[in-house]
Amino acid sequence: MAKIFQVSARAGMTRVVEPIARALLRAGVTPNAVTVAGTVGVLVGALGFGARGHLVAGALIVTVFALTDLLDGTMARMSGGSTRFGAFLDSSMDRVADSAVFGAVAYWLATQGNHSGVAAALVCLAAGSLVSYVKARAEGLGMTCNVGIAERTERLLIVGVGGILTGLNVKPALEIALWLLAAVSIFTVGQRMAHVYRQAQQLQPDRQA
Ligand SMILES: CCCCCCCC/C=C\CCCCCCCC(=O)OC[C@H](COP(=O)(O)O[C@@H]1[C@H](O)[C@H](OP(=O)(O)O)[C@@H](O)[C@H](O)[C@H]1O)OC(=O)CCCCCCC/C=C\CCCCCCCC
Ligand SMILES: Nc1ccn([C@@H]2O[C@H](COP(=O)(O)O)[C@@H](O)[C@H]2O)c(=O)n1
Ligand SMILES: [Mg+2]
Ligand SMILES: [Mg+2]
Repeated sequence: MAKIFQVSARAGMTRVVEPIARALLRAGVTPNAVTVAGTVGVLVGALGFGARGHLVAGALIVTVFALTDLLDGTMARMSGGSTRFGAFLDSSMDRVADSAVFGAVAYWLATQGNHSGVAAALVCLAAGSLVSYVKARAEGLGMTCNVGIAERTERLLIVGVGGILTGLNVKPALEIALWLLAAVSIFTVGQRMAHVYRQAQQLQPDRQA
């Protein structure tokens, strides 16, 4: 279900992204520059706006710059192929951006004295990082791990909707969204662990787990 959403959302975005990618390449902009600039934009949105309580502005700025994550890969493919460093940079910058988003949310909730919300944001930060780490480690060991109900896009959407609703005065929305996200992120870690376990068993069936 999550995969179907991602694939169809991505297909829809492609028509918008490709002309922008072509124009940027013509202007001499590199995919790696877009990767870094997108991350800086997310940092500004999250830390400069979200952490100070400008939740709607923060979420909108983060959304615009998070979407540039679709642009860098498209540019790389258009300009003759992806690079190993580009793939490494893209994934590493995703972690920086996600940390800023959940760090900003935790900081703002702390300023509001919402300790339950802070705890939820920290669980989301840790579990979200673990979701990505498990995949990176599996891929490093030659396996695949493209599974799970709460991949990055879903995680950002959930915190974004919560942030915007709270910014629009639906006060408990962000805290509820964060606890929901904490649960689905932990579940996703389990899904990925199980997926890797099954692959490892198939690759080395005679070895002890
Ligand atoms: C107080 C401040 C609050 C701030 C809240 C933040 C708000 C953010 C709100 C919404 C943001 C939604 C935008 C989401 C854009 C995400 C783009 C994205 O991630 O694209 C990349 C994704 C996957 O590409 P990769 O395979 O290159 O990425 C991998 C991924 O990161 C893996 O992560 P993992 O799942 O493992 O954790 C890493 O492991 C791997 O390293 C990495 O390479 O691309 C896609 O396939 C999905 C494309 C979907 C496009 C999303 C379209 C969304 C549509 C509309 C967004 C606008 C919504 C507006 C409403 C906002 C409501 C809040
Ligand atoms: N600076 C970059 C960024 C990305 N890539 C390649 O694109 C893949 C990700 O594609 P997205 O559309 O999701 O951004 C990534 O794995 C790399 O192969 C790149 O080469 N340089
Ligand atoms: Mg990208
Ligand atoms: Mg990225």
